[in-house]
Amino acid sequence: MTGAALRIEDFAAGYRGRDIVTGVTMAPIAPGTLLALVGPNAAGKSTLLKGLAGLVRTRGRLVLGGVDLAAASAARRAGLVGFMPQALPRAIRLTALESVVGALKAGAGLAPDDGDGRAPERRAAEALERCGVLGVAMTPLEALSGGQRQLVSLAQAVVRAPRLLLLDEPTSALDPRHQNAVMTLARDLASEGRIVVVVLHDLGLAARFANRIAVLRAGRLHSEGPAAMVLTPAMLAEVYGVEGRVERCSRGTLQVLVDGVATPAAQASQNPAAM
Ligand SMILES: Nc1ncnc2c1ncn2[C@@H]1O[C@H](COP(=O)(O)OP(=O)(O)OP(=O)(O)O)[C@@H](O)[C@H]1O
Repeated sequence: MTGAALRIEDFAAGYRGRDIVTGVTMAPIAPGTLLALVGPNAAGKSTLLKGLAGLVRTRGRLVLGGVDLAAASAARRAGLVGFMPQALPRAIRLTALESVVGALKAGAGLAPDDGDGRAPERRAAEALERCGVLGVAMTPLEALSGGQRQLVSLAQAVVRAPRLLLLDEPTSALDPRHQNAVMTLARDLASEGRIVVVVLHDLGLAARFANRIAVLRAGRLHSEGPAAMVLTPAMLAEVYGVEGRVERCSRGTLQVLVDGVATPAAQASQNPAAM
């Protein structure tokens, strides 16, 4: 499966001549992986995700299963990569179903499973059902709640069954049950052989669902690996500036508990390079 992996090497992404994220190199990401991208506000998570989606200026190597995404046309990329933005614009005069059909048609003929004979409306309805919002299929987007809009946005990203799925804070507007449902769906989509990269602020959700966690700090990759390796009190102090504990709950999953703001001395001792 390594041939189908996503390779990110010395990757940079930014806006109008200014790099926000630089020098990101990760171990190859195999199909089946759910990677959580975490880090403080303004660390560059969304910018990195947009760079992976080809939506902002990038430099460096970005290869998916032998396809050089960095050099691929927008049309080729659209067939391979699905992107769910942080916020879906409200003022779109479409129903939820129409918006997902629109997302499907925008990539028509590009996705590997296109032309399977099913009508676009049926595929869109299936995507809405998978995301738990089939019930609002005929509702205009502007009449949906924030959480419902987020789930419709997720349906727009998954409807073409892309090999690489990039989700920017897909749980930020959701209650705990729906957070759980979306993360379970993300994990299922990964287990079907896709690569799913999810930006999250909730480190507990990342620990529960992701196979790997990548931590971004000030536009650089701070650390990357399995939750038990990455989520440590030292990382919490260095990256987030908080004093915290990482404990295993009775069900075996990791819990991140924040006790307060780290003292400057505690932060500095964790991060001599910053002195
Ligand atoms: N369109 C843009 N043009 C110029 N700079 C931008 C643009 N979008 C974001 N930035 C800057 O890039 C930096 C990183 O922003 P980004 O949204 O990638 O961070 P983030 O880690 O996703 O943050 P958050 O957790 O707050 O959503 C910020 O300093 C931000 O001001």
